[in-house]
Amino acid sequence: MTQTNNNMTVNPDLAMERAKCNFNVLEVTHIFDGGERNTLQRKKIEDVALNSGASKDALGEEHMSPKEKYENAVRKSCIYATMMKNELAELSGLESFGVSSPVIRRTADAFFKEVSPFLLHLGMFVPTIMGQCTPEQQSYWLPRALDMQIIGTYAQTELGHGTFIRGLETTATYDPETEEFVLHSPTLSSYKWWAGGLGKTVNYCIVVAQLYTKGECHGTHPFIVQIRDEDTHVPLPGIKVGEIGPKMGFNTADNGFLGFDHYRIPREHMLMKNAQVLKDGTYVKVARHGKLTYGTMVFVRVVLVNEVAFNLAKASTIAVRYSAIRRQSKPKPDEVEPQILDYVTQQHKLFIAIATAHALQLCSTWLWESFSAVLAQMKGGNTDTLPEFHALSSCLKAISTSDSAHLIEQCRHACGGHGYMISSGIPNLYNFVSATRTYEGDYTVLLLQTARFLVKAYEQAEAKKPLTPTVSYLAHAFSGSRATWDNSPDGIIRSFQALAAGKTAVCVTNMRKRMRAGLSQVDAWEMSTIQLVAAAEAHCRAVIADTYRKEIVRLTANSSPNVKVVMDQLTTLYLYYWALERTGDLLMFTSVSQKDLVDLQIAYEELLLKIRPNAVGLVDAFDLRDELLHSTLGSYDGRVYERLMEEALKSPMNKEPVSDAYSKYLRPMMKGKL
Ligand SMILES: CCCCC/C=C/C(=O)SCCNC(=O)CCNC(=O)[C@H](O)C(C)(C)COP(=O)(O)OP(=O)(O)OC[C@H]1O[C@@H](n2cnc3c(N)ncnc32)[C@H](O)[C@@H]1OP(=O)(O)O
Ligand SMILES: Cc1cc2nc3c(=O)[nH]c(=O)nc-3n(C[C@H](O)[C@H](O)[C@H](O)COP(=O)(O)OP(=O)(O)OC[C@H]3O[C@@H](n4cnc5c(N)ncnc54)[C@H](O)[C@@H]3O)c2cc1C
Repeated sequence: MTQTNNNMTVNPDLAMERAKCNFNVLEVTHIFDGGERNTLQRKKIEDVALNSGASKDALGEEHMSPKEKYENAVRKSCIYATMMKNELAELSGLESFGVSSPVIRRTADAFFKEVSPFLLHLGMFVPTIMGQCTPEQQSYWLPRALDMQIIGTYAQTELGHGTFIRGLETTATYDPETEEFVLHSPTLSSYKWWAGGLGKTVNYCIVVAQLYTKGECHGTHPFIVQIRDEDTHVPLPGIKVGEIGPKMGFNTADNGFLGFDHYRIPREHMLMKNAQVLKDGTYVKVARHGKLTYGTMVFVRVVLVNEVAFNLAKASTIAVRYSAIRRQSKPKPDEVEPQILDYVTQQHKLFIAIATAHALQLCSTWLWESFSAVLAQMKGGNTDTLPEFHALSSCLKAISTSDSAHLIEQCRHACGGHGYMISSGIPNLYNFVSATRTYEGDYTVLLLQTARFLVKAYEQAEAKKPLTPTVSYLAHAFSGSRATWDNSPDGIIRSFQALAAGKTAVCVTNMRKRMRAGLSQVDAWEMSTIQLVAAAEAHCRAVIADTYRKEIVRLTANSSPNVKVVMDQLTTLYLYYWALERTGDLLMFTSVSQKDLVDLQIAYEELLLKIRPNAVGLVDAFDLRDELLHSTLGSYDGRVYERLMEEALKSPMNKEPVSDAYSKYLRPMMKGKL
């Protein structure tokens, strides 16, 4: 481990845990990183970025005012961006740092307890230029954006509409006289709202607006728009821009609002890869698929699966290490108080978090590879695989963000009162990840997109037509008998598929019934949406379980025996956990009996005990440096109580022995003089 420092005093309970771990921790780190080469490269990047101490703050961010917090985040963003240009891009093997690698993205977390105001620049502005511009447009904008000569964001959502993109109200009306688009915000609800960095940081943004030319509306299209002077940073005439105020998290991201008053931009500032407006105002559609302008969102959904896996790994590292040093209660009067990690209920809370971090990490790599294949096909003009990929990325984004937020909160519960401290690191992780469930497509809305695809696939299976890979299991949905329960990993995965198929079948049957009873197709769909969301969730869980299992079997083929065992235990735990969470569904759609479920519960509890001795080793294998964890409870050395006290003493409230509030309010009240 990088962090093993000969001079470091490690809490004796943590030292004991590490001594009893029976597998090679580094081998598991390699599996999580996607290979030894990636681990070595990651460590090099982390060493360069973090060893100088530039990521540290003299005063904790949590003690700063909102303005100080923002300015400090900009200061560090500039340091990090300069590091990326000068050193990190080359180390990461990227041609330029703009093609942001997950490692670089993750290393940045050491600099920010919340997020960087530049998050949207590299996260969406640059990817939109890469995905939505013609080659000529790219050659103009990309070098300036990558060199940070301009800083941008992605302004799509408005006060009145986020989910329903077609309902956006901002207009971009083409004027052939001047060869310009006129951007306008006709209503209050048309004001752009939410874009990260928009409030104070950026001088450019991608604006998504309804395109009008020759008196006709052609729907939403992206434009690149300068909003602030490149020298003075003052908002340009016709632009009304500001910051939207305090939020649950993201408080260093200066999310902003933006309105236009007949603001003119050159025609060439429409991003013209998928559609064009000629000089005379003629509209030309280039793309073969109508939804290619949504490409940046699909990209970010893919990235988010990886992002939340990483944050869940952080939370489980904090909670497991803390649970190893924390001793509480005395179930056996003659023995010392046990480590709270010895309580089976604690293991139930935490080991699923470790397993889920692995499951999502491996699924994210698989999803990224599928995405690359879809992009390669689309380059050749073939968009056939896009609908399946949209369905897949939508449900994986929804379930991964939702499960991670839930499990991070569970990690906080597992840390008792101390988990509630900002210094534990968990509240910031939760605030960040809970936003991912909403942004880039709300949970329910995205699952309903997957459900659309599932219903169509079900109808194809019914008509004995070929099915795409992720829904091929639907072919077995018409056997007429319930799926046979079998508690082997493959058997459980087959049951999860049977459950998704069964739920989809129920939706289709109910919708048909409702339509026969006179409801329109739209109303019959609406009445079935609770079940459609459940069907899409079940489908996604089957995909995750199947991918996780297959990937672990593949990746551990040459691992040492104990690594194979512990990785197998984690995947099995994941399968048992979700089977036990869905007993009602299994009883409905498979042959499982009450006895099978009682046996499964016992097998699950025994598995927790088998994993217990390796729990600290498993979180050490995530190899998260203390700088990334920002946690009093989760540091490698386990000096939890010392760190809690050190942090408490840093509180500005402890600067003077008597608060001013005493003479102003307390004393007058207590002396009856208020
Ligand atoms: C770096 C990280 C920081 C990020 C910070 C946060 C940034 C943001 O949040 S940016 C804003 C993100 N906003 C969203 O994600 C909005 C979510 N809404 C949507 O994506 C869409 O509006 C929709 C998918 C919910 C609906 O789109 P709509 O145009 O109304 O389409 P229909 O429902 O009518 O569907 C027609 C047809 O098209 C398919 N489809 C929809 N989206 C895509 C897509 N991206 N790719 C491929 N296909 C797509 C849809 O499934 C329908 O197919 P059929 O069923 O075959 O008709
Ligand atoms: C921290 C943060 C950062 C963000 N950053 C950006 C950014 O940089 N750029 C940007 O453009 N946007 C950004 N957003 C906006 C974000 O993309 C939207 O908030 C998100 O897409 C959800 O849309 P909404 O707010 O309109 O929610 P709504 O659609 O109003 O959702 C409210 C409720 O209605 C339900 N609902 C809505 N439509 C349907 C439907 N058809 N069927 C069933 N239920 C439905 C939802 O499930 C939800 O329960 C950000 C948001 C957050 C929280």
